[in-house]
Amino acid sequence: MTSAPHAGTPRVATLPAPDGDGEIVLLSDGRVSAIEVQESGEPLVALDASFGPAGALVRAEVALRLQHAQELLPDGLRLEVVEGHRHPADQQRIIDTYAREVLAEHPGVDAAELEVLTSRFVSPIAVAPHVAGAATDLTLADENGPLDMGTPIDATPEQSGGRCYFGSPDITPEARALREVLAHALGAAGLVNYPTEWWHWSYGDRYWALVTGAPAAVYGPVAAP
Ligand SMILES: C[C@@H](N)C(=O)N[C@H](C)C(=O)O
Repeated sequence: MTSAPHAGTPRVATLPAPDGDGEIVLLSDGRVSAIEVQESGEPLVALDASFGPAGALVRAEVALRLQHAQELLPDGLRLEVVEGHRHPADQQRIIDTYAREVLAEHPGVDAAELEVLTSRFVSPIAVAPHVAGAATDLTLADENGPLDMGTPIDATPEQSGGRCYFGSPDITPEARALREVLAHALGAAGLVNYPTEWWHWSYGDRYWALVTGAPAAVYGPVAAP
C-alpha cells in the first residue's frame, strides 16, 4: 500500500481500485502534498437551500460549479450537501478518532502506515480539501429526501465493508446507477471524487490538481468568516 520514499522521491500511498482496474491515490501520497498552491483568495459562500438545509460554506467558484452540476441532474433529482468548509480543529478531531479505530484494527502499525491507512477516510490536515473550502460531502435526493447510494455518508471502509469506495462492486444496481448519475453531473462540472468515499467531491484543491493535471491548486487552507 505504501513504499518508503527514496531521497527526493515523494511517498507513494495507493490502494488497488476495488473493481481491479488501476489504483487509488490516497490523500497521504507525497504527490498530493508536492502540488503547489497558488491561492486565488476567493471568498467562502454559503450554499442556498436548493442544496438542503446545511448551508455549507464553499469557495465561490465551487458553489457555481455545484449549481451547474445541479442543473445537469435528471428531473426530480437534486444535490443534498451535508458539509463543506471544515475548521482545522474539526479535521484534526476526525483524524484522531479514526486513527484510534485503525490502530485497534491494525495493532503495531507504525506512524507512517497509520497515516496512510487513516487517509482512506480522512485527509491529512496539510492537504485537507474541506479545510480549503474546496470539498463537499453530498448525496442525491428526490422529493422524499436522500436516496440510497449504497452506504450512509461517512461510513468508514471498516463499517461499510469497502462499499464506501465509489467503485465498489458490492452495491445494488440501483445504488451503482445513482453513483454514476452523481459522477456524470459533478464530473461535467469539473469536480473530482475521492475514490474511497462516493460522497466526497472537490474542486481547486491539491488532490483536484493532481487528478486533473492542473499546474497548481487554487485553494489552500482558509478561515471561515
Ligand atoms: C471524514 C470524511 N467525511 C472526509 O471528509 N474525508 C475527506 C477525505 C477529508 O477529510 O477531506
